Amino acid sequence: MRLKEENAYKNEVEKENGGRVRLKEEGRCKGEVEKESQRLYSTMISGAYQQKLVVGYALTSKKVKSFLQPKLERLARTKGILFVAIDLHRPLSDQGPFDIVLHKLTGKEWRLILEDYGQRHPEVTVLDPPDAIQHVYNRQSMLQDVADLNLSDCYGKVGVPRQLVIKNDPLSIPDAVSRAGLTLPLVAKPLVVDGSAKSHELSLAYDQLSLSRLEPPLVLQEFVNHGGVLFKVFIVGETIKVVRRFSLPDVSKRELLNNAGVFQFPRVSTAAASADDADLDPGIAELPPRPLLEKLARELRRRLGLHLFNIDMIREHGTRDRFYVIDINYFPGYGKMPGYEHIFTDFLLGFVQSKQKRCPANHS
Ligand SMILES: O=P(O)(O)O[C@H]1[C@H](O)[C@@H](OP(=O)(O)O)[C@H](OP(=O)(O)O)[C@@H](OP(=O)(O)O)[C@H]1O
Ligand SMILES: Nc1ncnc2c1ncn2[C@@H]1O[C@H](COP(=O)(O)OP(=O)(O)O)[C@@H](O)[C@H]1O
Ligand SMILES: [Mg+2]
Ligand SMILES: [Mg+2]
Repeated sequence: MRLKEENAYKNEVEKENGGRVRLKEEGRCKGEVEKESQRLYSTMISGAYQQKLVVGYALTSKKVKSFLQPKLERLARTKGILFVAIDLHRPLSDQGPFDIVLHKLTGKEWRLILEDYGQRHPEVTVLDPPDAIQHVYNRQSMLQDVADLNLSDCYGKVGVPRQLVIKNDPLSIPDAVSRAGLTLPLVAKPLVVDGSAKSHELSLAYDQLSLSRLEPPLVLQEFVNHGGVLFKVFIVGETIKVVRRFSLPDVSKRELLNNAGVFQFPRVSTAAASADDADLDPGIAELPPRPLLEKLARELRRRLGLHLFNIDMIREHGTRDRFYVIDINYFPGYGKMPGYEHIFTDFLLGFVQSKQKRCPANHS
């Protein structure tokens, strides 16, 4: 072979060999990349990928439907949060391990289970402590902290309507009401909220005598005219979101004079559509001032020892800054809170960060 031909041949061979080597390398990489993505995919599917938080939940089926919407579960999965249903027929300690337990079930048995679990597993965050929840299941104690707080600043004043608790003997009610100096009309509310429809059967009493027809135990609360609009203040940890809902219309003096009796009313605040888009009088629709809500929420979070609750708040009609809290609900209907999936997932992730701060060694 002549030199020229020899060199050309060598080049050809090198080119071909180099190509083969490259192809071989590319082949290996491609295979490896495929294998790696397969591994990542399966770990993602199995939920092990980036999983930061396992949240066990014990909620009624109604609550699961309203709260655990696909958009929440989907977003949570991408952020490494996995929701796992707690099996009430098996010991809680055999399940999990959980980082957080989210719950809203009534009954003494569940409370005892949770208290025991909380003591045995101090590493698990129970949202929220059963005794703190119990406190807001009673319509007398739920508003006590608002009354004690007696919030009043340049943004407004927040109080609770005057109220009276009747434990028994309906015949004593008219007398008790006049002794307490309560002004009619009165809202009668079952004393204990236990998730049942009955505990939300409220009535409006126009005259004193008819009050003896009510069934104690109950709370009698002065009705405050508020222009038919209520503010639902949702609290998720440090986040606050306010929405407007339609409420009971005002009761005029004339109406009060011309009416007698006790009238049951439906669950207005949940039944009615949101009042956010309605064409309302601005003096009625204006949301309570943000700084006032922040102060109120911060104080109540601390005093009640709760992270997840809502406040039903009204503005006295004809005033700009006189507010009343009429109801506090544990773990309310967050599903209707705009952007709740983002707020909730961020809130849950906050517990990972605070755990990491407390025990950095476990998370390095
Ligand atoms: O007491 P009020 O002021 O009516 O507040 C209710 C209760 O928190 C309900 O929860 P529960 O039935 O567990 O007591 C809740 O229902 P969900 O079960 O749907 O969350 C309602 O949510 P909305 O229906 O979304 O308003 C919420 O508005
Ligand atoms: N003191 C009050 N003054 C005016 N309206 C009230 C008062 N208390 C309750 N209401 C009306 O009744 C509705 C239900 O009362 P609430 O205390 O919130 O009970 P529930 O726990 O069943 O929601 C409120 O959303 C509001 O429309
Ligand atoms: Mg309410
Ligand atoms: Mg309520």
